Amino acid sequence: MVVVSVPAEVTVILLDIEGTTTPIAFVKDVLFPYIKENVKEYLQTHWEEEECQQDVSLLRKQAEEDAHLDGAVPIPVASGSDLQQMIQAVVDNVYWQMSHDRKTTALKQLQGHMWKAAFMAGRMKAEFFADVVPAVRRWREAGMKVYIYSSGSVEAQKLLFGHSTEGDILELIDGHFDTKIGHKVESESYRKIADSIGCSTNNILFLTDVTVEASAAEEADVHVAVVVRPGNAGLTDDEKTYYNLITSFSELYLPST
Ligand SMILES: CSCCC(=O)C(=O)COP(=O)(O)O
Ligand SMILES: [Mg+2]
Repeated sequence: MVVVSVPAEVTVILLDIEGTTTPIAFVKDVLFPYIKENVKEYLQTHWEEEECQQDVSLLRKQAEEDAHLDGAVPIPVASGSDLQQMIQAVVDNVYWQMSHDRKTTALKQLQGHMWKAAFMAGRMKAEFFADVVPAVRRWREAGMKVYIYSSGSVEAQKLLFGHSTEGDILELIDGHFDTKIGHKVESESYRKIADSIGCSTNNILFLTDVTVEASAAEEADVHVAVVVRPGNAGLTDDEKTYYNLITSFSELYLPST
């Protein structure tokens, strides 16, 4: 087993979800199909509710920003549009965004609200790789803080950690960040996260499967390790040479343990 030493200055471990704590297959084969199968009915049932209207407004704003993109689906303004046509436009927009695996705050907010009912009713349980929960417990016993930074909304993150095959493990997480703080491929986001936690960027170790995210974090002076899991996208030879790679959280060595 290759061991990656965690620098002594690290006091915070920041975790990505998809491809890092959780198999991409769970997201692609369980979470996303649920949205595609249920989005139309969800919009029809919840349309009049404030939360749903806020989600639609955010999606419409995103659609306006996306208007220049190939195949983008516009969402008409409420007045003067037939309700069923409007709902269909939102459905088409969601399908289009998902077909490109967009990580927009608007899409992620709606998805989080939709997953709520399924998780709360016990119809869906989040999966974590077997090494994740034991490692997080060890890190916390060693005095580390553990935070999440995912494109999935904070609300969705809490659903996953609160309703997992390992039970409710939400208490193991000190805090959550999503794209409201900034996108994961922008280094400024990592500076803002450090500010929000109240530490320096070099006190953070970020674990992710995506090298553009690792590169943005590193530019902000955050320590990074790239997580290689079954089903993740492959890495180039240069990326394999450049980054510290781990295939399990148990490969991280904390000097204090
Ligand atoms: C609460 S995460 C649900 C999965 C998801 O929607 C997503 O976009 C995960 O992205 P990540 O940044 O964790 O790779
Ligand atoms: Mg990821």
